[in-house]
Amino acid sequence: MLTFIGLGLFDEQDISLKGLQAVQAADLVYLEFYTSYLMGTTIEKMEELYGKQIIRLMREDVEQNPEWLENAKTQNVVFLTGGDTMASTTHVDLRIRAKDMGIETRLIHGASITSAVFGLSGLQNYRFGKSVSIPFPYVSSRGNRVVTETPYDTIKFNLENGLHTLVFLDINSEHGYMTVQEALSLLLEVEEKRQEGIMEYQIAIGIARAGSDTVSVKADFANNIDAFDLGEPLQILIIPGKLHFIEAEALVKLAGAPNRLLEDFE
Ligand SMILES: C[S@@+](CC[C@H](N)C(=O)[O-])C[C@H]1O[C@@H](n2cnc3c(N)ncnc32)[C@H](O)[C@@H]1O
Repeated sequence: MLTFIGLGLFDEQDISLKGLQAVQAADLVYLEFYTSYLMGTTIEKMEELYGKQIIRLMREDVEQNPEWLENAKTQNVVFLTGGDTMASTTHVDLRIRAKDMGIETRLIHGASITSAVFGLSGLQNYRFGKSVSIPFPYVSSRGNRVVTETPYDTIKFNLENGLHTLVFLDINSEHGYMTVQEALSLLLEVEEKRQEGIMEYQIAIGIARAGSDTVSVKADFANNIDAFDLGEPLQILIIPGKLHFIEAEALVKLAGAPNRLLEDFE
């Protein structure tokens, strides 16, 4: 049996009771921390609370050579992921591989950033379009710095359709955790190059450390980058599309957006 367990948003205490019981009953406990990360804990603290040794897997152990899956043929194996196990991950691939190997699977869900953002921002879930991730710039084989333009295109498409965009920020071993300020700078860099004006007068919403006692939510104009100094990671960005009055009111009253946002409704 292979059980996928979502750990929730911030620390070792965010796992559900059902998830905790499944970990405690497991023969082998694996974890990946490359799609998301629990900033408020360590693997040692998780091991202490769960009473189990945890084996950390790297991306290649999950996506290329998941040899450890063999163990789930005869043993009770759990696989831990930050947030919800299937939200904005490719772990359905593992589940399909397990199915092909004759291994039974089940899911135990965790709180996800993909739903936490609605409550924290006041934006309504059914008014979001396609989500996107912003990667750190990379250096091409010719030695040029490359800034990916796909996030800009996705935001543009959503804005043209009045929809909000949820923007996941890159996590990688070389650069660490991208901040909202870095993400906005990259989007403004693409804007500068393409001159399409989508970020002009555009509001952005930055959220940091969802699920913690120090959660921070800030709405302001996207080009006012200084306003988005949100402190420690993890962070996520929302580019809102057409706002309903209640959404605008929530941004002003709960996220410190400029009062001007309400003037459109007067
Ligand atoms: C690829 S998504 C994976 C989502 C995860 N499976 C879940 O359900 O929450 C990870 C990205 O979401 C954002 N994120 C995840 N947890 C967060 C948190 N607690 N606070 C703010 N942003 C978070 C960060 O931008 C991070 O790089």
